Amino acid sequence: MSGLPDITIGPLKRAQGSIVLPGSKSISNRALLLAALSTGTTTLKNLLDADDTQVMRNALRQLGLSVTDKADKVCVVEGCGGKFPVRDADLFMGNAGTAIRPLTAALAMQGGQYRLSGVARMHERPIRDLVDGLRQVGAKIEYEMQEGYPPIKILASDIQIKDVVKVRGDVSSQFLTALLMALPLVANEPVRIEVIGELISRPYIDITLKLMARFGINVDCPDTQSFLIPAKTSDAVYKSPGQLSVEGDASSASYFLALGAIGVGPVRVLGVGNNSIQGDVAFADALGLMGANISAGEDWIEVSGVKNANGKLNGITIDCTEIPDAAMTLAVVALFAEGPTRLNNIASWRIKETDRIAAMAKELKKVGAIVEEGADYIVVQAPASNNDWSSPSSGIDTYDDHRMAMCFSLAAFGPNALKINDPNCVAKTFPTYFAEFAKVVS
Ligand SMILES: O=C(O)C1=C[C@@H](OP(=O)(O)O)[C@@H](O)[C@H](O)C1
Ligand SMILES: C=C(OP(=O)(O)O)C(=O)O
Repeated sequence: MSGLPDITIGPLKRAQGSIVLPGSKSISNRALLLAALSTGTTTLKNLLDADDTQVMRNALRQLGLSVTDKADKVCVVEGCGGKFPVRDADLFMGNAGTAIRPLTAALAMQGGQYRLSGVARMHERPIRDLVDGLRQVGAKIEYEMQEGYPPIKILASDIQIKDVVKVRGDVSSQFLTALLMALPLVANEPVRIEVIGELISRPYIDITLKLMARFGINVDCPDTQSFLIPAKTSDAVYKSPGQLSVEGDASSASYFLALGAIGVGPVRVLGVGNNSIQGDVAFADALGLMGANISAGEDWIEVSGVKNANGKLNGITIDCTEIPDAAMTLAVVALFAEGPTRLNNIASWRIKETDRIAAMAKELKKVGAIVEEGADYIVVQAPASNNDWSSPSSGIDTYDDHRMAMCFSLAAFGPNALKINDPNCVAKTFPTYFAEFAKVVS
């Protein structure tokens, strides 16, 4: 992930302009997998071109699928009707949770032999709850190194569908997403997935259900913990919708919306708006609570300045379980707010690209913020005055976490220039981030 030099930004005063967002990572990877599993050809438009979606594309190609990148972010996938042509493969998943978890489940339904591994950090990100769910229907999965973590080996096995499959929902919603997409392939009878405990990151489940519906499978949710998968009526479970346009990425939008709030604005993001299926659009509401002016249309959102009488944003206390990714942006916006900002229910930050609570706390302190962290929360208080801001000569570390790099670009609106180390980690979801950022700031 290294290669690009560290960058120094700012101090910046103004943000103004508009940005066309790259495609949503969450929608892109779900659409690629569902297109691969369906019958027919799917033309995916505005597909995200980034590390996370490249590992998914490469894995599908290794599995024998035809996945063809065309000009203008169009990708054409020839579906395999549910059975991957290749029955034995060793797949590298980088650090893409949206690739390894759903693919593991789809591969466990195949009756072939597969190995899935990733970068070192991926081998510290849990997968046990998903493996436990898959074992309930007879999948044979072994851990190669540490119990509960990739790399994993899937062995050929007979899948025996059960009427209820249980999965924990409080570590990552991606385990439920993975089961939801894979179990229809083998559902000779209806299956109920029962979520044990709290279901975090719930809006991502809604993305999963909406995309499955586009590919012909409708899942009922009679209550918050139950998901009813219909019995399959033929071997061709998923059917290509022909074309599918990927919305702009709402998490990527958060950095630019934040710029509108801290840099006078207006800044407009194009590609997500009132019609979005992504939960992270609620980030704009959080900025509104902090005092920013928000307006939106079907597929755009705009933020300009602050409506508070003192011209400053105000700190807020907010439950972030539904916006785990965009919540990181709030932690840095807090540097420009009066009063503390408390982000609650963010325990999952600790098991993502890095321990994001620890990393965020450490780097915010480097610029002079007062920070308190707990197992599942963070409180950020801005430096009291310009003199209390600091500019660490060693720079802000990014921990190979794209969101750390993107979030901390906003801190260049403080009184000092800011060095960001290893900025190239943005390639995970937004390779052109710093070029787009430069277009709207001065
Ligand atoms: O399903 C998805 O597309 C995602 C779910 C979320 O993860 P968790 O469910 O692990 O919180 C989110 O953080 C991740 O970036 C994408
Ligand atoms: C948590 C994230 O990624 P992943 O899909 O790898 O879980 C993220 O993009 O913030």
